[in-house]
Amino acid sequence: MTTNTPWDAPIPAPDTGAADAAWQRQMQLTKPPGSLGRLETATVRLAAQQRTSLPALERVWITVFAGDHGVCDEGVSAFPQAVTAQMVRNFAAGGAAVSVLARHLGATLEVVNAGTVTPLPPLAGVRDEPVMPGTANAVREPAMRAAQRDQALALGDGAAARASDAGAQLFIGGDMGIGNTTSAAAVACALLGASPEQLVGRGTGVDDDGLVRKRGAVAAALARHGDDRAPLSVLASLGGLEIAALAGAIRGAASRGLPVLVDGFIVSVAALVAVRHTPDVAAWLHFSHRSAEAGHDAVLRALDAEPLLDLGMRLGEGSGAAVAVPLLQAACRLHGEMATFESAGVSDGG
Ligand SMILES: O=C(O)c1ccc[n+]([C@@H]2O[C@H](COP(=O)([O-])O)[C@@H](O)[C@H]2O)c1
Ligand SMILES: Cc1cc2nc[nH]c2cc1C
Repeated sequence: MTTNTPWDAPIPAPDTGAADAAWQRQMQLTKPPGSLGRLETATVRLAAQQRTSLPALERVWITVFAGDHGVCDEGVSAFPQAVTAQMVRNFAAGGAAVSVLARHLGATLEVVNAGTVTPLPPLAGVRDEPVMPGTANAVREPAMRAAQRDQALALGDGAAARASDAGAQLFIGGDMGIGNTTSAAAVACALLGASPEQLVGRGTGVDDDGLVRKRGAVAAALARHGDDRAPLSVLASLGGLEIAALAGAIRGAASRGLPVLVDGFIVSVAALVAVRHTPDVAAWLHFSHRSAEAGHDAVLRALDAEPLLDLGMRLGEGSGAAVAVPLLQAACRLHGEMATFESAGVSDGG
């Protein structure tokens, strides 16, 4: 029996007519063609995605997904697992980095608890929708059952639906999950056929012994998982609840014609899952920054992505994406408000 899940929704193609019109405009603005570099290409892609020759980024939506990871039992993080739920409270109280950045941008920020070990009290701005109290330890058993993975994917799709219904012009997904650089590295190794040495980094800052334990945990989880590279199998076996929700949100945004600004290592791995499953999702993605996490570069290369920024950030929460929003806003303002050669009486090069 086949069921129609949000994960099966078709992905629209961006509007090439709007892209052509935006390129025409770029060529008429008072600057040498191409001189605004990737600000130009990003604007033209946004034009195609927003189906207008004059794209705008006034309404930005951020959803941070939180989840705990059974693989923390292997001693893979510099911080205790309880920090995941504690940080959800911090998001709600407005004290986390992404809380500050969302205020700075005037962006909508919502937090979705996809499953923490510590239960949460009702908190303003937090949707408490735990699929399970953290994943199982992927070294010993699949992190999620298929039904739990599908529930997490649907959580993400729901966030994309709310963003789209609210008229958002850009979707940012963020992650919070102690241990999730181990899970994300395992997913990326399985999808890319890479080794733990290539993709496991220090996350929150594990020492050399911690790095050895982390690589060992990823190697053991990969050995248990076997050769199955199907993205949704890999996601259930090795991923995290917030990683699955992010994959669902990214695909859900693309299916609704809503562009996505991808954050760091964990969100990029979720994007890789979505793109490996549905290649057309790639047309809806922008990449914000290159994280300092060791495996991010390889994941970006696999996605053929050149991020806007390289600031040595490795925080997660969607913070790197939020930091990149003003650049894209500036790109849209330049595109919309610069004079043309004709209107300003400036001679063009032709
Ligand atoms: O997004 C990134 O590139 C990134 C890189 C390193 C760490 N993080 C964040 O740190 C947490 C995971 O680190 P760890 O060491 O517990 O696996 C999790 O909450 C992530 O949001 C995030
Ligand atoms: C304090 C803290 C904040 C975070 N935000 C995202 N990941 C995090 C990990 C830690 C440890």
